[in-house]
Order: sequence, then C-alpha cells, then structure tokens
Amino acid sequence: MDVKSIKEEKAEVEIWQYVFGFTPMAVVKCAIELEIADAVESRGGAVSLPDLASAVACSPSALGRIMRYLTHRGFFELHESTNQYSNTPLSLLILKSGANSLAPLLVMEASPTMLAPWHGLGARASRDGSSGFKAAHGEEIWEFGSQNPAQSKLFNDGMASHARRAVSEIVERYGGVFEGIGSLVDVGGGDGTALRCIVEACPWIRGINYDLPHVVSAAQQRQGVEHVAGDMFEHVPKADAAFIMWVLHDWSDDECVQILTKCREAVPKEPGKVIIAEAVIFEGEEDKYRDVKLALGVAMLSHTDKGKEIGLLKSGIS
Ligand SMILES: C[S@@+](CC[C@H](N)C(=O)[O-])C[C@H]1O[C@@H](n2cnc3c(N)ncnc32)[C@H](O)[C@@H]1O
Ligand SMILES: O=c1cc(-c2ccc(O)cc2)oc2c(O)c(O)ccc12
Repeated sequence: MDVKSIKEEKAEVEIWQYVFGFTPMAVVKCAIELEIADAVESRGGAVSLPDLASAVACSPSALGRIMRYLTHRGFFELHESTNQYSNTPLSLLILKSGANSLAPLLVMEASPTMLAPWHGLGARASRDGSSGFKAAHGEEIWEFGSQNPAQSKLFNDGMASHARRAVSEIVERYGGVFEGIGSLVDVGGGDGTALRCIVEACPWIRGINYDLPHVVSAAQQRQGVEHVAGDMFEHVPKADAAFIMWVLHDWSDDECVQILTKCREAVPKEPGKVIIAEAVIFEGEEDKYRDVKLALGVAMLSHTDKGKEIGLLKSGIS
C-alpha cells in the first residue's frame, strides 16, 4: 500500500479550498446583504438563531447553515451556554454602516461586473495589450463606469471604504508629510473620501479632489474639499502638493511618467511634493499582507490594460 507523504496529504486537503474557493466571498457577501452583523449589534450584541432569522427575514434552516459556515470562519461566535451568536472583530468589519467597514469593497469585488474579467484570466495572460475588463465588457473600466452610474457608484463606494482606513493609517504613520502644505490636490481621488479624511486630520489643508467628470459629478460635497473634474493625462490643478493613491497601479510605466509629469507641473518647487500611496510587494520579506498584495497584483493583470503592483526586490524595482 502507498504511504502518502505529509506534503501529499496536505495537498489532498488543500485542493478543496480551491474547488470551493468562491464560497467564502459569496457567503460573506450574503451576510452583508442580510445585514447579519448589524442585526446582532442592534439586538444588544447577543441573539439566538430563531430571533436572528426573524430579524433578517430568513428561514432558520437556511440561516443556520450560513451561520455555521461563518462561525467556522471566525465571523461570529456561538456561545454554547446561551445558544446565542455574538459579533467578532471580523464580523464587525462587515457592518453596513461601520466607519471601519470593508463591506462596500467586498460587495464591489464580488459584483458580476468585477468578477467577469477573472473568468478570462487565462485568455488575458496569453495575449498582450488588452485588458480582461475590456474583453468582458467591451470597454475599459473607466469608460464603462461613465456609462454605468450604478457600477461606478459601487466601485467608488468600495474604494472609499478602503480609503478611510488607509488614510487613518497614513496619517498615523507618516502624518509629518502633510505639515506645511496649504493646499493638496488628490489626483484620481474618487469621491473625495481620502481627501476629506486628510483634511479632517490636518484642518490647515485646503483639499482639491480631482477625478473624471462622471466621478466628481456624482460625489457628495465635503467640507474643506473642492471637487474638480478633468483628465490627469491633460492637466492637474495647481496646489502646494499632490497626493495620488492607487492610481499609478492602473497604468503602464510610460503612462505613469505622463501622470507624474502633470503632477510635477502642478506643484511649486517649495514646498512642492508628490505623495504616492501604493501597495508594494517586498520580495523575500515577511509580510502579513503578502497574499492580498499578490492577489491585487493579479487583479491588476485581469482588470487593467497594463497596470501592475510594484514589486521591490533587494536589487531594485521589478
Ligand atoms: C483605483 S481608483 C483610486 C481612487 C482613490 N484614489 C482611492 O484610493 O480610493 C482610480 C481612480 O482614478 C480615476 N481616474 C481614471 N482615469 C483618470 C483620468 N484620466 N483622470 C483623472 N482620474 C482618473 C478613476 O476614476 C478612479 O477614481
Ligand atoms: O478590483 C480592484 C481593486 C482595487 C483595489 C482594491 C484594494 C486596494 O487597497 C486598492 C485597490 O483597485 C482596482 C483598480 O484600480 C482597477 O483599475 C480595477 C480593479 C480594482
């Protein structure tokens, strides 16, 4: 009889995670849509299955299977003594209206429009020059957004939920970078959430949120932030400094040079700064976000024409 190696045994189990790889995303999206975490919170933080089922209008049998899966994955806790569910740090991140929630980003990534390019990843990898998004939808993501306001809102809401968290981290770690800046233009700033958070933390800054016309025309007015519509390849509004977050990863190296040249032209020599926020994949270093960064790297391959995440080797940029 064959004796399987430990590696083979591990592989036999691990492969099933890929066979059912879509399940975690689908079940968490379902929990967001049903507002399960919110229902637990609004019922004092502990709720039985029958009460939860009636709160979210589900059959106890269906919800029981969903909760069993989510509890197993760390989203909720079932207390044996009371038979009640409570939230966990993980489920609190999918509250509908939590300031720290990433629910909008997950709902965006799980939307049929954003999932479609993933199905063409093989074809995308074996050709050159055209994005998986265009292959799936007939146009690039930003043109598609200009024709589909609902999808554009889904995308911008998703990015905004992430921007809130990212800016708080940036201000905490690198807040000094915003000192001495009177005005700041956020290039490709989406709905202005990142800039609003920067201005809240650094109230001496006057913010200019710069994005495509269909994005800024749908954005809410925010105190301390002026929305300006335009094309960053043509022009960037003048300011003391420019901020550019998760924009360069959408473009080729040549296009990045064009965008950065426009940023450079927009800021004065003193105290002129162009502040870039991007994910960086540090090769050969321990990083708890490595999985996410590598996934984002493949997302750029599948969703953009020539975008990529930056890989930093000890010997230079890859
Ligand atoms: C990945 S999103 C990043 C949004 C925001 N910076 C953030 O981090 O949440 C890229 C942004 O670039 C904007 N964009 C794309 N092409 C643009 C252009 N030619 N001029 C200005 N903005 C553009 C998109 O509308 C989108 O809001
Ligand atoms: O699907 C995406 C996701 C992002 C994204 C997600 C999370 C982050 O921290 C940063 C970026 O960005 C995208 C993007 O720029 C794009 O052009 C298409 C798709 C996505």
